[in-house]
Amino acid sequence: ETSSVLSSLQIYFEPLMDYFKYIKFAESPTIPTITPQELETKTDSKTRQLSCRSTPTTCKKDPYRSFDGTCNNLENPSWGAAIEPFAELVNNNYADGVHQFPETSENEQLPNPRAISLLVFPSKNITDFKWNLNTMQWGQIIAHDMSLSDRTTLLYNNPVTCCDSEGQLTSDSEKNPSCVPIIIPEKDVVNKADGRECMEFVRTITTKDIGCTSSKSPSFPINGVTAYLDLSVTYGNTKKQADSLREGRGGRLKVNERNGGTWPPQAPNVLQTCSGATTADEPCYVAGDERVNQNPQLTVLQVILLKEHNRIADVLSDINQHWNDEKIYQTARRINIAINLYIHYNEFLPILLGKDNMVKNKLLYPNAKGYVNDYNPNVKAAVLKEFATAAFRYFHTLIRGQLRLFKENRLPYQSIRLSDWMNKPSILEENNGFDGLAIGLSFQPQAKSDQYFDIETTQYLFKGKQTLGKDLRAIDIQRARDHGVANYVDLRSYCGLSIPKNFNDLCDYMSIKNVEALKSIYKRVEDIELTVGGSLEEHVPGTLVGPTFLCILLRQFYITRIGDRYFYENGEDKEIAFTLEQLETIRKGSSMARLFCDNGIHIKEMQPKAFELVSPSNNIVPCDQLPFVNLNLWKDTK
Ligand code: HEM
Ligand SMILES: [Ca+2]
Repeated sequence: ETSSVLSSLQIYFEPLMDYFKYIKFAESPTIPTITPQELETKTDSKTRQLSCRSTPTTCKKDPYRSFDGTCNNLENPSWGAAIEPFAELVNNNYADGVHQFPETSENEQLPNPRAISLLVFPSKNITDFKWNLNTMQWGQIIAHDMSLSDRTTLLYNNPVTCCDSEGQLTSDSEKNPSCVPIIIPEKDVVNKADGRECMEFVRTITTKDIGCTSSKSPSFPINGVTAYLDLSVTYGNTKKQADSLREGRGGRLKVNERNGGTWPPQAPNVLQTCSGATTADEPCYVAGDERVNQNPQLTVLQVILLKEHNRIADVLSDINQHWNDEKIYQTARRINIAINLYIHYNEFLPILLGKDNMVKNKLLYPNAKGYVNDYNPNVKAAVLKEFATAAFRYFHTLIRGQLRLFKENRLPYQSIRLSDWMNKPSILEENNGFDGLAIGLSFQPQAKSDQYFDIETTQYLFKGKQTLGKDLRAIDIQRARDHGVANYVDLRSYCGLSIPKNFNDLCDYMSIKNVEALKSIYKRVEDIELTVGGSLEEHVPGTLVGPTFLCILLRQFYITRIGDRYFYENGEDKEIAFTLEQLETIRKGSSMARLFCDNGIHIKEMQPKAFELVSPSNNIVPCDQLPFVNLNLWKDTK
């Protein structure tokens, strides 16, 4: 009760607070507009030598995306592909290029990440007054589509010892014992702040850590998934994986009909795959991304994307009875990716980045009628370290620790703790959980974007049956160190923002309280880490981030777009392009709301703007009043 009174009070106070912030940023900061040249990559020697898979040196033109992302860029086949190094805006300046334990500019050990987390990222339950939890959740889908630097993904750079006979990356030490990784645990991180022992950090595996590289080779963190927004979370990151997810008939992906719903294939080894599972036969899924089971609301969206593919495939096979499995599958995949890209760039990203900033920087052409031919083959669509370890992880702030499940009439019927349901998707199949969680995504506010992180993520993450778990914020800080990410001041400099010479100079972007806190953590302003400094900035009006993260995010989503030859609005290559009519129906008919409507079990109503809370200007309507993509435009009359 108290919390609902408080959140209604908030509705009145928040706009007022935002107004004051606006005044604060009235004359600063201006983020220089992106220039394509700034992000063009002409040479790429690192990538070529690192690739483990047999990357073709010349590409044949394929109307469909490859699964591992190779040959999207015809000149540089490995650009944006899975199992390639992260890119960076600013080099970390490690003199030897093999620096392992990031230190301060004077070679002192950096402060304990857990202590930093406790001091500047405490928990405070303030909810957003406009955006719902689905905004947070869709963000995680995008994160997983673009980036995976999981320490359990063993990445090798030696083509002799690191690829099996089929050219697949081997992460199986039994198959290839010479590739056992050498994991160096971080030194003792006993939390000095409150005396409790906290998680043991394990460094991200880089090419330097694995037995099969020479000790002189520099350390590159490697991205396990395709950098393109190509629904690799649904289709997988290798051809082999993609094939294993297909039914082999009617262009469909494999599903399991069970407990009144449609689910992804069951994982073969439940107790191993789903660490939260208590029995070997409970639901636990396989999808294109290994993190599919990580939290129940993520799994809901994964199921929706899977069902969307099959929904499209079924219509296509109905209208084109002469098409074979492959043709239906690839066409459905292409449409599904286009619908998603439309939602990412038109519905979702404007919330985070501000529509004006996107338009000004050419990430978005809201009124485009025909094709947008902005593909630039000199831009490498890789994932930036600054994005994957710092800027995009800031949105861990949006996570809420308590989730409610709702009935179709929007009455709550169950409430769960996030940490009780990590890697345990069985809740989807019980008690109408799938619909209950899906409606919950659209009906509950997300946490406000701020420096406060829910205690479920900073104290209880992956706790399982234990009383305490891990601290995601501390992991975020540590992971950026593993990746050798440049410091906060250097990124401000790259971004053309003011360059603080001392702590007091930080006051132009941060509250005095936060500047004081930073002073107590770091000796010099140059020691401030990007993850920490960036998360404490006041937000740029109309966005959910501060100026430094905004600069990084805009650049990332710019290269992800213009470095993607298969981007759905591109019409240069007729073999790849949609027809103008098809493009138009994608633009008119794609929406998050429709994804819920078309792929829920009993969902019959939804608000049109499904990243926004229900309000008088965004009322719940029957699904059949929402625009849809007209799949009849894919009828093949030839
Ligand atoms: C319930 C929600 C979420 C949970 C429990 C969660 C948890 C995690 C965990 C455990 C990691 C791996 C940390 C590591 O070992 O380095 C991670 C990585 C990451 N998360 Fe989240 N996350 C959530 C939502 C989000 C959201 C909403 C976003 C962005 C909008 C996001 C962006 C990222 C990114 C970019 C990474 C790095 C991926 C990589 O390169 O490995 N996450 N998250
Ligand atoms: Ca991808």
